[in-house]
Amino acid sequence: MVVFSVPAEVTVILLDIEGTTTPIAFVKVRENVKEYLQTHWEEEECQQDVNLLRKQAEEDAHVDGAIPIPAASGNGVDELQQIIQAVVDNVCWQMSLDRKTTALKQLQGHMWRAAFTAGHMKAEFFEDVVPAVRKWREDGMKVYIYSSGSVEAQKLLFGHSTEGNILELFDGHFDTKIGHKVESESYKKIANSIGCSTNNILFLTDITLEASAAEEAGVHVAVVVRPGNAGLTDDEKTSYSLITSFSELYLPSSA
Ligand SMILES: CSCCC(=O)C(=O)COP(=O)(O)O
Ligand SMILES: [Mg+2]
Repeated sequence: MVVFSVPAEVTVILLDIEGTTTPIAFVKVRENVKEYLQTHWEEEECQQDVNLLRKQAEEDAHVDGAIPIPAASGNGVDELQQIIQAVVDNVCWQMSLDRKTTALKQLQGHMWRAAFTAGHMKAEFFEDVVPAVRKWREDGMKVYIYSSGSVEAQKLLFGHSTEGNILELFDGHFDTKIGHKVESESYKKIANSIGCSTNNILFLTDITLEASAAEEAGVHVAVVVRPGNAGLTDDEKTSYSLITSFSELYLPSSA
């Protein structure tokens, strides 16, 4: 069943990850935070992640419900466990608000790297995703990723999936180094970096604020509705083209 006819000028499909290719619950990896911190606490990289989270917590001090992360005073095991618990609570609080802070994404990226490389975890995609991407490529489309997750984390995800290493299906990756996903300038920079016009791009995302920023830049958009995603208002439902599966896209070039 076709619900979105892709305009003929589109040559690039730009994909969001969380809520679009991959279930939100998979990205959050909430259950493993404490165990990860306890195992990696002494490592330089983990300490850098905690320091960044502490700095973010200081910036968030005025935000309702924010969880502070105390600094260590060297007061033994009990204090260490209290700090670890504060980090866990802070991370869970950020995840509950689906925040995209560098501090949170950096820790998540490192947790993923540990889990993927140890073979403890494989990335999951909605079942229509990989067949559709293969088909789009056969039809001559270029396919890129634009996610709040770092490019390093994106490559881990697509490199260690239930479908194997599928990195070759993508022509490139963008993260918030190019700009935030809710800012229209980011989409102009992406078009520039790919070497196309913004109207050659179709962006698929679950977040209407991102869709709106992309549209403002002249990018075509469809909002992806998946199980587990945040609900849309009636207004959002009428303002955007909605799809529930990539198979609902019709490419004129595939006719
Ligand atoms: C490798 S991607 C990590 C996903 C992530 O942490 C995230 O917040 C994704 O958000 P988006 O919806 O921008 O893909
Ligand atoms: Mg998303």
